[in-house]
Amino acid sequence: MNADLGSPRELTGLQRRRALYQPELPPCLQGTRVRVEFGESTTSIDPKCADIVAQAFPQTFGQKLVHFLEPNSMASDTQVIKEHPPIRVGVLFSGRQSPGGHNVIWGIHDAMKARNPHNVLLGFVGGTEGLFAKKTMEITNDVLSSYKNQGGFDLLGRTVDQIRTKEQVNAAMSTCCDLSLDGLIIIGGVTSNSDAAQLAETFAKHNCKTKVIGVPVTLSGDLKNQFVETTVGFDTVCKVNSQLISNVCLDAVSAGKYYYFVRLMGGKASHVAFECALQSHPNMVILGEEVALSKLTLMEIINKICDGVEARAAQGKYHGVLVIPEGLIESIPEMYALMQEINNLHINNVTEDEIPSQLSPWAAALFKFLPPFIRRELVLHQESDNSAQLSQIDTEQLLAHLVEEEMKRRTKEGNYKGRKFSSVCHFFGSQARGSLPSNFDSNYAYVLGHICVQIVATGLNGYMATVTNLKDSTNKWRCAAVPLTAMMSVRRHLRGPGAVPIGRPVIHPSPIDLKAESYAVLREKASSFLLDDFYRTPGGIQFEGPGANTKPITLTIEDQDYLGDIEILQDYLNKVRTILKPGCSREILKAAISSMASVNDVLKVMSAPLNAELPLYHFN
Ligand SMILES: O=P(O)(O)OC[C@H]1O[C@](O)(CO)[C@@H](O)[C@@H]1O
Repeated sequence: MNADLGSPRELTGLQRRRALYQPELPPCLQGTRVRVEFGESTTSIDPKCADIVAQAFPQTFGQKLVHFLEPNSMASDTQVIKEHPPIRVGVLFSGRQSPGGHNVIWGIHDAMKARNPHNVLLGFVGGTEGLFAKKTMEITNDVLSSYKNQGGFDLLGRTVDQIRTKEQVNAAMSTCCDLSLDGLIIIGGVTSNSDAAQLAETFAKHNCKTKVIGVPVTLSGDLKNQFVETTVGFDTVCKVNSQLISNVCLDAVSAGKYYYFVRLMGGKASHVAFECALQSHPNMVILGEEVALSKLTLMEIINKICDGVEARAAQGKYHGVLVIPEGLIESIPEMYALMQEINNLHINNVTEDEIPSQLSPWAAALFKFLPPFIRRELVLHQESDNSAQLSQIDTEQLLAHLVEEEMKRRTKEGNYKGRKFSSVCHFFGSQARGSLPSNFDSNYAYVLGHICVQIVATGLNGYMATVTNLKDSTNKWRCAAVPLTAMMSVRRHLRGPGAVPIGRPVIHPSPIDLKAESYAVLREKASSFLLDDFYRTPGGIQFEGPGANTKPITLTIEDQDYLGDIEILQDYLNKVRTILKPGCSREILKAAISSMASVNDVLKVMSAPLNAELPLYHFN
């Protein structure tokens, strides 16, 4: 465990200024009293799994939805919280580092102290291991001062994201009993919140008084469903990565000699890659969900990329930017099957060294075909949810390597006559995870922290703190508590009526909706992205000024601003291309010069935050 955890940090000027930023609260959380409204009883997110979830969670299944409202709201079946006896709460980071995590703890702290200054908030040092070993530090305003609105999880740190085995659950329960905790708040993604649900069930069964609460915090943005609009950290991570991608795009077009292959985080779902593509317009983006749906093989993907390289070469372009999610490799059918075999061997305790010799003949043949660096990475030990360590598999390098081979083959066979293909690879992973959180993530996390305290105070067990209506300003946000079991389901074996549910109920990551309008926009623009170098520069995160309060674009994609933005840029490119054709007439040149007056405006659009007010354009 890192000895520096929780130490005061020396802050830079920007960090100090950020530490002064006071997140906004919706009206229902601004006072010390909150009205609690109980809604409908819940079932499973997948009604066909309701019985299985109910069986697995007899104590916590079917609980009601709960909304937190201003005390003066008129609502039926309500209970006003009037008294605030002192409470003790424990909190831990269980999921991966995600910008905004510290603000959840800050929100919990402020809400607890506002209710009763004698309330005690304990942080578990070192995540789950700190929980099992009862290693705590008291969270005070002093401790928090250099962590407010700051990136990282280093106030408390984290270890393995798992509270699942009998020993782990028992250790967690004895810690909560020994510390006499009223609430245990677990900050994390799908895996951590699934474990939180199990813990809540076990605590209820053993009459442990501690209420277990989950908070949706994961940069991957895949904990998304009818109750959860987005997760803390996703907005920041997409903004930081989009800036990095757009920098790389401008570098590529400036030198005109490299293809950049960029891999982004996001294992089971490609939300980060999708969002960043919408924000930065790279030449190509390949999402795991579309590959899985169309069952594209590795070589089909390589051929598609090579066709793109050829089409660009035909226009004299020898540079480009390709974006992929880290989960792409697992979406390719034959790679998935190979990785499943490797996973099963791990589960049967076969060592990394022995795995290659234990593969079935077809898997061994595929394994042998892959370059040695990928072979080494594929057999690495598994994640806590028994999946492959996707962040360690250099899929972008695999693609770049195979594209280079294919381009050489096409050249040799005389099908490609352009210049030699050259690539540069990047994995943008932890660079974004440790970023200063955007205002959106700072506010969202802080509000969720406040909601957690309302949940504990209401005595709810096995709930997740949620906020909806995030598209709107903070004063219109709706605060709620949703039973974790309502988000759980069981994966099915086969499609159609014969489908057999398998495995235990968990909260599953939700994939990109390939029927959504945002995806249609991306695909509609694909050929323009590929050929027109239609790059977009969102710039760094804005903390103050007009761009500071932009929301995650996936939440506002229906908003015409973004679609209009794309149209304006395309229109601009077309005009410039038409006007400035070599050998054009004097009149056309004059028209071009006058239309250049608007170029600055266009450049402003290209670097404007997505929801900033855009000027109108007129081309002569
Ligand atoms: O830094 P680590 O431990 O390799 O974690 C990486 C994983 O965490 C995530 O960032 C979030 O779950 C994944 O996208 C990634 O595979």
